[in-house]
Amino acid sequence: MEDDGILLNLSTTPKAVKSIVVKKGNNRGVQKTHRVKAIVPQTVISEPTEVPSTKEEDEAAATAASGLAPGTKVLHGRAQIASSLFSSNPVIPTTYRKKTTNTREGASNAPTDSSTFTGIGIGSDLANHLVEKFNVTTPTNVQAKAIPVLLGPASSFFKEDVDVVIQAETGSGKTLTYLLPIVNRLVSASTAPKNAISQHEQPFGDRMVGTVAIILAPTRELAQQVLGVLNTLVNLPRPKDENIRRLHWIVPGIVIGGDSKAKEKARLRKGVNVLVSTPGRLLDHLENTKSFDISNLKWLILDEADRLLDLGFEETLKKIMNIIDERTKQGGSLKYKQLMNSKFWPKKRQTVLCSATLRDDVKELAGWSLEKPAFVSGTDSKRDASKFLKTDSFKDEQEEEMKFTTPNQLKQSYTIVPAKLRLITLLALLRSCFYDKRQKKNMDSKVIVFFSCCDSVDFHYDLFGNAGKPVMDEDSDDEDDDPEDETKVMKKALDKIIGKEEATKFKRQLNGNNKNFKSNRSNDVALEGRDNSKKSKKVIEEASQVSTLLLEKPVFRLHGDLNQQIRSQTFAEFSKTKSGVLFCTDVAARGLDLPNVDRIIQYDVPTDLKDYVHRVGRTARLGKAGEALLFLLPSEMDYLDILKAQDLFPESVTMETILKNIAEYQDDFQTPAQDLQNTMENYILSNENHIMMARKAFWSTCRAYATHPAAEKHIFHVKRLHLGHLAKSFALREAPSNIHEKTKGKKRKEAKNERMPGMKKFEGKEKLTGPKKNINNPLKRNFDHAGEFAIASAASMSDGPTTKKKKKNNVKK
Ligand SMILES: Nc1ncnc2c1ncn2[C@@H]1O[C@H](COP(=O)(O)OP(=O)(O)OP(=O)(O)O)[C@@H](O)[C@H]1O
Repeated sequence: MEDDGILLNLSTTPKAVKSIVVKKGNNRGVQKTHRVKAIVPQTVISEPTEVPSTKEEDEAAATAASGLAPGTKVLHGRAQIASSLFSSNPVIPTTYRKKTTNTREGASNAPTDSSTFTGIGIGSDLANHLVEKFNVTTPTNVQAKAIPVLLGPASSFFKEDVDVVIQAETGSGKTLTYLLPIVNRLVSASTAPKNAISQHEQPFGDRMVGTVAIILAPTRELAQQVLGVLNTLVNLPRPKDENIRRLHWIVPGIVIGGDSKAKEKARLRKGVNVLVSTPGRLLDHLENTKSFDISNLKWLILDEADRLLDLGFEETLKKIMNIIDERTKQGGSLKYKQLMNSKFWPKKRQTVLCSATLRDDVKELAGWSLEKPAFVSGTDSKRDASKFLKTDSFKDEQEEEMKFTTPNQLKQSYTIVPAKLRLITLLALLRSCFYDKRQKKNMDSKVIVFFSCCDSVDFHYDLFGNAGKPVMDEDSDDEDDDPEDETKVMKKALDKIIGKEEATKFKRQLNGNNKNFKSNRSNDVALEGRDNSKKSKKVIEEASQVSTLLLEKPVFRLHGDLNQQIRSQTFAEFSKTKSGVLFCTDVAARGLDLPNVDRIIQYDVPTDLKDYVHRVGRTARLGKAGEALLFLLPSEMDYLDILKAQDLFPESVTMETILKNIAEYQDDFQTPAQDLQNTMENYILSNENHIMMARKAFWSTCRAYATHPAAEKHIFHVKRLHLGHLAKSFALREAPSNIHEKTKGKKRKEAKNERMPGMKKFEGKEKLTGPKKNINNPLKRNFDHAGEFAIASAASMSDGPTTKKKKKNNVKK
């Protein structure tokens, strides 16, 4: 009996274990299909009861015509070969790197117990407000060091306000580090004794002063997060002291794109005093919004500076700095000059650069954007700010080699997994996060999985959100038979929004109940690719789907190619959820404060080492425990040396240990692993859109792989990937060589479109994005500007190592 194209039910009952046939050598042949069927006999298969459709007959005829073995499924013109998970895999090196443990002890980013906020210069009202609103009582190391410097000469040993570089571990409270001094100074300026008589003692409270502080953040999510903290901070209750008067005038605001420019302009015209922004939109307003008044600007904060650079904002930053310098040179009007003459206001603009990592490009940025900066490190006491009183002190610091630091209490590990087994190992790992095998009970956990590209995020979100769910009977397509009113309404809405024909296509894939309808609805829109029309985008409302594969836990996704509404919603909902998985690209790695994340999984190795630190930094925040696991292919083991050079020493976890989590009978994980893999493959094969999505994810992942820097090419080279095995990790049964066969003899462009269905619509998109480097390197040219944004929009792709020529090269090597 044919197993492809039939949905397998997930079996949860223990089964009799059959020994697994593992054939050595290349057994990727057609006959393999039968062997695989033999090793998963206990899978519950729903027998087809109907007479085969015309389509099935056509496919059978195509199989016969192609000369393939009888029983081989031909789907969409391609032979679908189910290969075994546990055969033909490369040997996993058993000699793991000698374990070298981190010698630092205790939580390194936890609040200190030796100082208080009032002790470092924060006003008592604001300090109390911190306790009430944020449950924050004592400063962290970096806060204790940096806040006095930023509070100005009155609180620090500096004679004047200085520019500052702040470097501290992820999750050490950098946002409050720069926001608290600004808010404290503004609040102090607006507070005065009620009986104050003289002019210079009067509290400041004029919104029309314009923008006095700008905070630049690399991503919209981060900007929104900063705004959230800022809004809470400025919302101080009335002063406890009845003899004190405080004026409420500080208006925080945000310009990040995604909202109408007209609305943003209107807000700026009314006066936004502390502005949070992303660079592109800020520059736009600086250049085009006449009413945007920055003549009294006193603070400029560059948050997540390394990320700003990675996203290609260097030129934008230069333009912003030039405009700011130009407009603030003269200072504001005489009226404000006088009003702002108190000790609370910096005498000149203060620029602050924050970064968890401080590499050469960040130092360069500090070199041209900051003036004689002080340097504050949250991790190394020897680099104290006092050292930077000297003018060339920052230059001295540049000579020092900086290593990455991660929180002490973060448990870091890695696992070596052959390409074929990646998907099932990920599934097993995620299941283990939600099910305690020993205690035999479900548990809550919050997990983030990092991928290298948007397409891969979409694919996994769809797969984990929908595979394993029962499929709706074709007959139930009839709306009148549907007992649930809500479902009917949704279906009708779908008809209206995307047209009857498309909607019918979608509905065929819908499950028979409301819950599944909802999850599939958002998913099916995702299947249409991210280039959806505005109309169909309206359909995306769900920020999560319930995953049957993951024990009914919600799965979320976040990447830079989703529309802003869904990004914000996902961020908010994943922040709130107690349990679930977030699939994301590095858009979620930097700066985002997603509370109580227990585990980070780096499914794809980051192409930039800095991202390793930022990704793992989403857990183990503020002294809490956290775990991070890195997936490596057997050919990628040398990456451990790169980590080691940065004093990062993850410990080994074997793949078997992870896979045992899905063993239903003693330690036999191979049978359930094969069952689950089949379930996922059958889900993909059940629909052309699913296959397209898997292929796109596969190719985008290959392209992202090609963007590892030259220094890592000996480890990460596309030529070293076994594409057939990698395809298996996208639940695909087609070998890439098939793709090549199909395209042989066709014109290059035609062939490319065929290999990359759905890619055509992205063509030309790169013209719209940022500056290009490496234009002669087709693999790299789309990745130079904007991280995952570029990966998603990559229009051109090399033939990949599936062409004969490249295959030859492969063999030679
Ligand atoms: N002193 C403190 N005590 C307790 N919690 C704090 C303290 N300071 C900040 N926090 C909380 O810690 C969390 C992390 O803060 P924040 O996002 O600013 O860290 P970060 O250093 O910017 O991290 P990353 O580098 O990952 O962006 C926030 O929820 C914040 O409210």
